[in-house]
Amino acid sequence: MPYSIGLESAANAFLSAGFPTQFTLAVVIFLAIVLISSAFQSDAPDAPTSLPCYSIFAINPFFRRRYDFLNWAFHATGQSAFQFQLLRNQVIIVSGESARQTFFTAKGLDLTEGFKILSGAIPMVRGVTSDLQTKRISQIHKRLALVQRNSSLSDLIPLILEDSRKVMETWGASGTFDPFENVYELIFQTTLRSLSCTEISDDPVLVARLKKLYDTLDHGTTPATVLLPWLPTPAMLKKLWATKEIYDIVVAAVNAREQSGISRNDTLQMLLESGDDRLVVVGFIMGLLIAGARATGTTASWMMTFLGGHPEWRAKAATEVQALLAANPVSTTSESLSSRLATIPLEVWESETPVLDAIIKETTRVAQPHTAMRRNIGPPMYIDGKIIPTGSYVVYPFSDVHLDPALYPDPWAFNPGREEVKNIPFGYVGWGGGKTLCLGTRLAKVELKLVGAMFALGFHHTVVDKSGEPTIPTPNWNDILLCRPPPEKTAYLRYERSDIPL
Ligand code: HEM
Repeated sequence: MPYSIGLESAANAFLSAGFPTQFTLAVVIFLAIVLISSAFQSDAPDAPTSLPCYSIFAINPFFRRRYDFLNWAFHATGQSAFQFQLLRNQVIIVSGESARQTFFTAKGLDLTEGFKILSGAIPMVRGVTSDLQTKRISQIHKRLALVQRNSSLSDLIPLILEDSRKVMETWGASGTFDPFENVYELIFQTTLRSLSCTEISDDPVLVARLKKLYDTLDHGTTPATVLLPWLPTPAMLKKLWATKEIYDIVVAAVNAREQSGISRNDTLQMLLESGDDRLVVVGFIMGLLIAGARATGTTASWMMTFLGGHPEWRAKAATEVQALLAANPVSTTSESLSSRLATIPLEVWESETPVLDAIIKETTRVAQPHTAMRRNIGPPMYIDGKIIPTGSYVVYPFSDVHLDPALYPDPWAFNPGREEVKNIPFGYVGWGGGKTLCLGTRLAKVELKLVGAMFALGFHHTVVDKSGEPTIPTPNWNDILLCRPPPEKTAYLRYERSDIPL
């Protein structure tokens, strides 16, 4: 029996090989099985069209050059929906108005399950960041609503402004910086202030450490860490270690607060007084920082960049904030900018800043490279006549609507004065839509307005390229985190302090 002899010697050779060889061979065999099984799949009549290539070749571009990949795939299939396999997972990408409507409103499509497999910024810590029962997730969401009650959000205004003052003081009288570093760092500080506790946010060394750890999580996301989280790649081990360190920092802060017996006016205190179990408290801080800091940081970085490249909008924003200060009798010009801005009430920031609102809306339209992800946890359903089986993943790229020239003429141009898209279902989804709306919208908008007001009045600034020439960069939707242009096209903010004391 030549076959059994061959198999036996192959098995012996495999067993006597070292771990690296066994490991590599196991991965190669696994990928070969996936490749072969995907090659033998044929589409049912109501199934979305498959890509005209092996799905395995779609994995890397889906994670690394998503915008180009999706455009190529829609073009190559000639369809408004297509499917491919991410290893064992069926992924269906949809586009167009009616697909968008179904996507955002369908009962069975679940965001948490979708993100778990397709996003993967944070390694799963059982019970803290994974396997959170629906009850715990909804408790975290309820607490996030408490952080954004009028009284809590009002209390945060002077703290966010004071943090901004401190960080902006470190920038000096003039200079040039990379907004995706410096503005993001500022937002990380203010978001940490809003979502955690004084023990962490008052300690610059700890804040810098946490930012580095979160950067490790974000940048360590590779196709392998998302799809094969059990594979001990160096990137996965780094992410696991970073998660453990973040966990330890948060737990230490919670313990310190409990042991001190001192009550403080911050989010941690609110969480502890709500009687939540430890997993909810730690999960709230760890998880929401990922959801909040990166999205707000990206928007703030681009907002400052666009304002630097569009002096007319910068001037309009500054005039709007100056008018609010002038109308506010409590503020006097001898005080610092941060303390004067702190006297403007929350409701004024929220309802009397149409220029800042338009700037934020336009920034989230053109520079938020989001692809919404869901898993069908309900019965099979249809989108535009194409079947979405139970358990499959559905993706809707925001570029489909936000960069559609039919809705937004000259879509890459930053123009907060553009006509509002009306009477088109979900014609703007910058803060989500239908069943899934951003639960941190109030906090994010207030943060963006406060930081924007400080920068517009406390500084003059323009945007320059690497050689110091004026430029207006184009958002790069292939960078799914920051929308940051490639190094040769990147831009810097050149700034100078105004004569208003921060
Ligand atoms: C400029 C900043 C932000 C933008 C543009 C933004 C945008 C969004 C969008 C578009 C969604 C829906 C995603 C989808 O449909 O796939 C979403 C969901 C969410 N956002 Fe934000 N977000 C921002 C800041 C924040 C902040 C600061 C927090 C928390 C403090 C937060 C918490 C959440 C949560 C928890 C969800 C999920 C809601 C759910 O499960 O139903 N976001 N956000």
